[in-house]
Amino acid sequence: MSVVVPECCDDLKRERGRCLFNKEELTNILDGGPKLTEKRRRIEKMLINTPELFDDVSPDYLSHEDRYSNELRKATQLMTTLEKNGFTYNDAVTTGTGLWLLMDGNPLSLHISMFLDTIKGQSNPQQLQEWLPLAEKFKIIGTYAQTELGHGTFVRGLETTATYDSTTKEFVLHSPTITATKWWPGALGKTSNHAVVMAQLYLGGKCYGPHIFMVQLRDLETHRTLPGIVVGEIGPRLGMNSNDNGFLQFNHHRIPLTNMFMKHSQVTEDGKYVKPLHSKLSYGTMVQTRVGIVYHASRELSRALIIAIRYSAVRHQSEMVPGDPEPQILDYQTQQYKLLPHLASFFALRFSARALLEVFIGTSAGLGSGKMNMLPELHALSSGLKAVATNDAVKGTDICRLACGGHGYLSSSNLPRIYTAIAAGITYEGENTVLFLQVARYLIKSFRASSQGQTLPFSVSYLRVQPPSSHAPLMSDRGLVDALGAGVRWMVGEAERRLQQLVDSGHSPHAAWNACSVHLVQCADAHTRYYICEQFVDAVSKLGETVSSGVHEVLRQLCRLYILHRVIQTAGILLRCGAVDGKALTSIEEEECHLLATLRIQAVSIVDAIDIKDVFLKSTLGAWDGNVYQRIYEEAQKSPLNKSDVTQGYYQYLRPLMKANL
Ligand SMILES: CCCCC/C=C\C/C=C\C/C=C\CC/C=C/C(=O)SCCNC(=O)CCNC(=O)[C@H](O)C(C)(C)COP(=O)(O)OP(=O)(O)OC[C@H]1O[C@@H](n2cnc3c(N)ncnc32)[C@H](O)[C@@H]1OP(=O)(O)O
Ligand SMILES: Cc1cc2nc3c(=O)[nH]c(=O)nc-3n(C[C@H](O)[C@H](O)[C@H](O)COP(=O)(O)OP(=O)(O)OC[C@H]3O[C@@H](n4cnc5c(N)ncnc54)[C@H](O)[C@@H]3O)c2cc1C
Repeated sequence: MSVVVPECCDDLKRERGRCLFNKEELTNILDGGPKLTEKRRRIEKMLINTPELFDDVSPDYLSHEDRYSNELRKATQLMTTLEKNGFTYNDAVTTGTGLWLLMDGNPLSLHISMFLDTIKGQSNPQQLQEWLPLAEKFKIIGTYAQTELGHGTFVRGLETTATYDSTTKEFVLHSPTITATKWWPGALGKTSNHAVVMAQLYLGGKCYGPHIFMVQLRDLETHRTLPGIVVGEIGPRLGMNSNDNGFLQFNHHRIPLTNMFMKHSQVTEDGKYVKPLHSKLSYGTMVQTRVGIVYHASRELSRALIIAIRYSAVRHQSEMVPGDPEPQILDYQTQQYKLLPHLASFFALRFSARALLEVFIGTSAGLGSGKMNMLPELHALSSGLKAVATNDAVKGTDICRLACGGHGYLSSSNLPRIYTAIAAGITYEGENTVLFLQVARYLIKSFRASSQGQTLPFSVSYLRVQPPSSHAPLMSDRGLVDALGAGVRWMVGEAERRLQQLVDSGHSPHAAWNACSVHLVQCADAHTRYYICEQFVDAVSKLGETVSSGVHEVLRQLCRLYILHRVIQTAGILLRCGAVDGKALTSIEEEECHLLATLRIQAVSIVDAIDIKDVFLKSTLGAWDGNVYQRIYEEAQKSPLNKSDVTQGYYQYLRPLMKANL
């Protein structure tokens, strides 16, 4: 398949003609620099030149089994294509190409993310030497098997046991109840022959909590399930049905002592336990994946935005002025209000994902030299950002679908598939409410620490009891972000006051926590969004000195829109704490509407700069050329029901009904 850039329709030509900034420069910023753009494009070109990676028939028309096989065919082809051309899977993960864009659940994605990451992050040197080359070369294929039928969120409540038998120097893995059945892991059902398994470690009758074990599930020659193991697929789901999410039970299954991941905690041959430096180090793969999900969510949101914004420039509907030609629906202010704040969110998330990655890299480097002090901050930031990014991507993607009217409901728009895939992100890798409650715990702890005069880590330093007063004018970006910060400080202070009041009136701290948890989740959400605003303002101001004025202006406008929108969403809190007044809010609302009209002019060019090619968008509505109606019509012709004029169903059911004497 070669990349032919088709001539675009007149509407899109006109839109693109209004572009006042250098698109390539904006693309480079989004990629993280020209070198990364170039690398991404090299990978994409290679993928585009591999026709086997593209579906001839939509997965919707395949049986469950064929759909899985087809996805496995593409996934294996993708891996060999990357390998042959000198790229690593990590290149494809970090540039966002191929892995998810091409796929409908990719049965090898857990292998190249959580399985490999666990091997890299949890192995001692011997284990690393043994397992990493095998996994990197796909000699063993694995997944991350943690969640059980009975417990996903509460990792400490997992029931699978790993009991050490010092006589044979083995662990005995067992699923004592039906609820101990591992349930959900991607690629567990039929693809994986290994899994990293989270199980309760038992030594001499004492439980030491969840630990991770490398477990072979299937024979490496026959792929048959090993004795003592039951494994299968869990059946259809809301989305990503080309994957084989699975279940797994152990019946006193034995593995060697050396199969417990021993980088952080160890078990000696005689059954002694060596504690890790921090009790949550074994949760490291989850933290790393949450970091990746922030980027992934922003990418999926951007695909939906490209589709909806291009379509909105091509679609004409109704009369704005009686008798005038039907306008592009993007001219309606309500349509701009649906889409453009989400476009701003995409940029905000992209910059925040990058900032989070830096925290992750810095913290990981610290862990290497035994420094654990950044771990709580990383946990809070990655939890909050994963939750906000997936919540916003899901909401934004659905709004994009709605903004495309009826055609957004077509599978061929690709919006349903993007939506159902990212919708899982709210639940997997830590359910969002639960993650927000982890953030809230950090906020309350920090607030209390500050009252006792302690210095706070950077992401929460604005919560200190006596913050310096903001000198920035309220209506400046900085002034409004400071107002948002004041709002969060007020919310957290209020939550702390309510918690204390409940405890003082006789409630246990845990009961008080639950009684305040709606408010606590709001605190965590507001804190994370304040952090995102800070990252966005920071990134734009840093870029200011290095980019052309056109690009800077677009970024400044998007950042402004993000902040204004956030202030309006938080109006109630900001009024209550006196950070803004009614007059300021009125002018903010007016400015937002004005900004929508300004950004509308270059909206198509902005989404063009995100630079996702048609073959990855896979949408009849969002293609570069805007040839929407022809594409929709052609896709419909591929329906198997259109293979014959009269279907079997007519003879089997309709005709007998019509002939019956009712
Ligand atoms: C960068 C590259 C990445 C590559 C990937 C790229 C993209 C990804 C795209 C798509 C994803 C693809 C596939 C995803 C497939 C999905 C997989 C899964 O879903 S795997 C299963 C995930 N499961 C979870 O996330 C479970 C969530 N639950 C938990 O994490 C814990 O149970 C919970 C809720 C944190 C509670 O833990 P618990 O042990 O009970 O602790 P406490 O609540 O008692 O808290 C005690 C203290 O520990 C702190 N804590 C907790 N977790 C951590 C942590 N991870 N790190 C540091 N600290 C932690 C907690 O804050 C408490 O501290 P204090 O006592 O308050 O000081
Ligand atoms: C598509 C998909 C792929 C997945 N892939 C994997 C995988 O590869 N490996 C793997 O191990 N797992 C995987 N999972 C499982 C996933 O990690 C869990 O579903 C997730 O952690 C949520 O746990 P749960 O299902 O037990 O939900 P629950 O915890 O039962 O959540 C149900 C409700 O209870 C609420 N709740 C729970 N605890 C609390 C609390 N403490 N406070 C307040 N409210 C609470 C939640 O907010 C939610 O509203 C996958 C899941 C999906 C959907």
